[in-house]
Amino acid sequence: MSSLLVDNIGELVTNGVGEGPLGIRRRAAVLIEAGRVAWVGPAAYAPAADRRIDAGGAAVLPGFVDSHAHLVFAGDRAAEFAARMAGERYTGGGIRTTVGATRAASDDDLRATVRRLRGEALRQGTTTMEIKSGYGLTVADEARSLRIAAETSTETTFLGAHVVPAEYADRPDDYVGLVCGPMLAAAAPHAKWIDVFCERGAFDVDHARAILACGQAAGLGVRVHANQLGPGPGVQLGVELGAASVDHCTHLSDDDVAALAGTASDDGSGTRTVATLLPGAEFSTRSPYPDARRLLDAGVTVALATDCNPGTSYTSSMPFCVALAVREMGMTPAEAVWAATAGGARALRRDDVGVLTAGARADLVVLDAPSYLHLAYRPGVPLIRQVLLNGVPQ
Ligand SMILES: N=CN[C@@H](CCC(=O)O)C(=O)O
Ligand SMILES: [Zn+2]
Repeated sequence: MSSLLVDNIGELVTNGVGEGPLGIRRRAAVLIEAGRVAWVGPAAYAPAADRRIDAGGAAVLPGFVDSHAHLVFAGDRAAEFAARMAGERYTGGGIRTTVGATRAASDDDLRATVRRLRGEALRQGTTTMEIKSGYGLTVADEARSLRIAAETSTETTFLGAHVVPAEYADRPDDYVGLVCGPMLAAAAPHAKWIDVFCERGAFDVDHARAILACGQAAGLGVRVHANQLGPGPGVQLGVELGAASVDHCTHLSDDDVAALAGTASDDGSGTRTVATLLPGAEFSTRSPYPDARRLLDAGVTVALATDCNPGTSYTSSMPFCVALAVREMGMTPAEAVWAATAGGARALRRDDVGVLTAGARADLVVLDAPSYLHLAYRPGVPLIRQVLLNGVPQ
């Protein structure tokens, strides 16, 4: 079996045992065998290997885990963005524009967009990326969105309940019946998760509960778009259903925070329901950012993700989200980097990614910088020198 040594690492973020919350090890090396981390330790004691990458004293960290992205769509909404920057408010209404373009697109067009965005993200250090449907909103279009997503990721999410499409606008109960019936049946073979946009103008709490419960009964894990545009019941619904993650969390009451904190595991490893924060959406809708500090201080596990989509957050950059979280959301650089790696893994209930410890997938990033701190300290600078996916240099 061929082995690869990543050697001469100045600062290794393991998210395991080591210095501080990031489990940092200095002057370290990582041995990779069969796509997995086989050994982590001091460079001076590194075992021999067939091949070697010299990190040249740079920082190495686990690849980013982007646990929230909408990549299957056609067209863009640059004009809507421009209108917002001129003072208009985001309401979610633009989703229907993308639904129209997506339905009209060929499979190959959708596939090309997914691959382009996944490639962009990979070059920025993202080694695991969740992909949602949600711009098809017919049985056939949701199924093909997920089929195409599954060509690129195992973390696929059925979001047939993104909005009620125009043709069902005056009979939302019928649309919920479609989502829970034939659409779920066609989507479930290609999906691991189910998600609902639980918000005024999208799905109310009763519809959201019904849809998530059907998905759960079909074997899908639960995630919720919750409390993005205003206060609401989404976060508490997610907790009630044992969601892996409630996403956005921009408008939280004390009860919402307490409900999330109440999902803490007995082993002290964090909360069962993760709060996934999506600062790209607040950036692009010029909205107040979520208060990460409040969640962290209450003991809630926090993840950061891009929410890459053509409406509210057309970025695939996890380093950008890390920088926003530090500058705008009260997170320390260490908290933000943890949330973008190990936090994302928790939000996907994965323990093989987001960490660099023996047995983990060898998904890692070599920075063009001596420390992870530079991700927030040098915003907008391309700091990803090299990415290894499953132990393979990209
Ligand atoms: N909020 C719902 N869904 C997306 C936005 C989708 C769109 O506007 O196209 C989000 O997570 O921000
Ligand atoms: Zn989203």
